[in-house]
Order: sequence, then C-alpha cells, then structure tokens
Amino acid sequence: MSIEIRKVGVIGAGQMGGGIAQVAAASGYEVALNDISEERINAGLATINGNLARQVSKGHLTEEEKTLILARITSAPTYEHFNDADLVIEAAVENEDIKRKIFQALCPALKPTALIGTNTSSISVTRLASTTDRPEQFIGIHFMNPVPVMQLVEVIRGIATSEETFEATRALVEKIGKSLTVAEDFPGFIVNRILLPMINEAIYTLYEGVGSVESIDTAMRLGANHPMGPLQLADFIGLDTCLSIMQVLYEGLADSKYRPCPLLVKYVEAGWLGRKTRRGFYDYRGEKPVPTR
Ligand SMILES: CC(=O)CC(=O)SCCNC(=O)CCNC(=O)[C@H](O)C(C)(C)COP(=O)(O)OP(=O)(O)OC[C@H]1O[C@@H](n2cnc3c(N)ncnc32)[C@H](O)[C@@H]1OP(=O)(O)O
Ligand SMILES: NC(=O)C1=CN([C@@H]2O[C@H](COP(=O)(O)OP(=O)(O)OC[C@H]3O[C@@H](n4cnc5c(N)ncnc54)[C@H](OP(=O)(O)O)[C@@H]3O)[C@@H](O)[C@H]2O)C=CC1
Repeated sequence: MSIEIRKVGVIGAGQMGGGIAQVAAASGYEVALNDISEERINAGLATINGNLARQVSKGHLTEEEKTLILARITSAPTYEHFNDADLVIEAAVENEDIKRKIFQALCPALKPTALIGTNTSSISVTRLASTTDRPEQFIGIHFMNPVPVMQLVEVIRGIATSEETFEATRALVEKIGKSLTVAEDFPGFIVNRILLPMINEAIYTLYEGVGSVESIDTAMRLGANHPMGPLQLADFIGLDTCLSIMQVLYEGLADSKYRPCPLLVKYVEAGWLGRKTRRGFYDYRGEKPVPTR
C-alpha cells in the first residue's frame, strides 16, 4: 500500500529545520513548523522569508510565488498541530536525549499512519526508532546544509523501517527535486563518516600549529578545490553539531582515530559555535570574518 504525503511537520526551526520547511513548501507540501518557543519559530520563519526574498530579487521566483510558499507554512507551537500531518521530520539539536524526549512526546499527538523522519547527522536511526510507537514508520532523512542549495538527501533505514516508509520517503525526496543516496545505519552514515574526520583533522592541524585558520582554509579551497575551507565549513555546520557527530563516531566505532580534537571541545565549551553565535574559527561580528587564531 503506498503512502501519500501532503502535510509535513518539522521540529526545530534552526538552519536545517527552516531549510527543510522552505523546500517542502516550495514543492507544494503544507508545512507546520515547531520549535521550543514561538520566538524561535518566528525567527525561523523570518529566515525563510529572507531566503525567498533573495530569490525574488535575483529573478528566480516571483513575488506571488513567494507569497504562496509562505502561506503553506504555519506555526506549530505544540505537537497537537501535527495531528493531521502525514510525515513529521525532526531537525532539533544533535543530542540523543533531546531527540528521544521529542519522539516520546510527539507520538501520542500523531495519527496512526503518520511517518516520522529524523534529520540526525550521525545518531543510530534504529535506536531513535525504538523510542517511538512505530519503528516501521520511522526513517532517517538526512538533508545537507544549506538545504535549498545542496542536491543530496541521504536516506537511512532503521532495522524495522518498512518498504512503504522508504518508498514514501523516496517519492518526497524526488518531488522536492533532490537526489537520494541510501546509507546503512552506522555512525555518521556516509557523508559524515567521511566529512567530519576531515574537519576534525583540520582542527588538529590548527591545534598542532601546522597552519593558521587562514592557511588551512586557503590550502583546502585552492589546493583541493573545496568550495569552503574545512574550518569555514565547521563554523557553517555549527561547532556543537561537529563535536556531537565526532562523539557519536568515537563512541559508536570505538576507534581512537575519531577522537574529537581538544580545540574543538574548547571552542564549544566557550560557546563559540560558529556562524550561529557569530564566533567560531572566525569572528563574524564585524564587516568581514576575521580568524580567531
Ligand atoms: C553536517 C551534516 O550533517 C551534513 C552537511 O550538511 S555537511 C555540509 C555540506 N555543505 C557543504 O559542504 C557546503 C559547502 N559550501 C558550498 O557548497 C558553497 O560555499 C555554498 C553553496 C554554501 C555557497 O556558494 P557560493 O558560490 O559561495 O555562494 P553564492 O554564490 O553566494 O551562493 C550560491 C547560491 O546558494 C544560495 N545560498 C548560499 N548560502 C545559502 C544559505 N545559507 N541558505 C540558502 N541559500 C543559500 C545563494 O542564494 C545562491 O543562490 P542562486 O544560485 O539561486 O543565486
Ligand atoms: N548544521 C548542519 O550542517 C546539519 C545539521 N544536521 C542535523 O540537523 C539537526 C538540526 O541542526 P541545525 O539546524 O544545524 O541546528 P540549529 O542549532 O540551527 O537548530 C536546532 C533548533 O532546534 C531547536 N530545539 C532544541 N530543542 C528542541 C526541542 N525539544 N523541540 C524543538 N526544537 C528544539 C533549537 O532551539 P535552541 O537553539 O533554543 O536550542 C534550534 O532552534 C541536528 O540533528 C543536526 O545534526 C543535518 C545536516 C546538516
């Protein structure tokens, strides 16, 4: 039996949740956006508005299309607003305890047929699914940042994920105009199993004094043709998220090669989380980013 998705709930209105809400609404889905406070939801909606306005100013979208897209996104301060959702995608912080609590509170508010997706970057989909009342209807739907721009969605089945859930997810990814890759449910899946150790190594390179922030980023931008240097990318992803992913790799694979760099830990402890707090490996508080080392 095929499952048709019309309304999508999104939990977490940060950079990923906001991006997912935007692309889903732009593809014709009704979207309900949740976060821990109305203030956070409104900040997410304001970012979406700004992104769409930029597309209008570049001539990629008309003012009328922008209005239609925004009208499809409603604010969902409580999970009761998800009672008619066909799929809810969780995109809250990369913290397993928080995600477990979200799923426990979410399930009673959903209709029995609703699917649950998680945008986790690294955490076991099978383990997260086991905290719900519907592991067969649970799946990893891992969008890349920035969501409106990046082509890939990594899809991860948990041990119990049904074929119907997978096919409904595939149809959604295709309708949104993205490409899908399938990863097995191991720590960090494919993208972050490869990308995050590279970023962590760049931070070790900085920590050991092999290069400055600028020289490391220039080396990888011009020497390996990466669109962003690894430290610039770490700031873009969020240093808290980078550290959480490295911890999941380190603990889940029990190999010292995944040890998070102590300098990454220090930045997170300082609350220097990258662009979202306006300070990380670069200081973004002035006119242009200035390296902090
Ligand atoms: C951690 C995880 O779990 C997984 C991950 O996501 S890892 C991170 C994966 N992402 C990356 O590696 C991103 C690497 N960086 C890049 O690809 C590029 O630097 C970039 C696409 C972000 C920006 O590209 P750029 O050429 O420097 O910038 P720019 O020309 O200003 O932007 C290109 C387009 O992207 C859009 N864009 C840029 N940043 C954006 C953002 N944050 N949100 C929405 N749109 C954005 C611009 O509006 C522009 O759109 P148009 O083509 O419609 O005009
Ligand atoms: N950043 C990236 O490049 C990528 C991240 N991801 C994954 O996406 C998820 C979100 O990351 P990202 O958007 O970057 O993070 P952000 O920090 O930008 O956003 C997370 C949002 O979730 C909110 N939040 C925290 N707890 C709850 C809760 N209980 N209920 C609802 N909302 C909550 C946060 O509020 P507050 O700030 O108040 O805590 C914040 O607004 C993570 O699992 C991450 O690993 C996946 C792909 C790429």
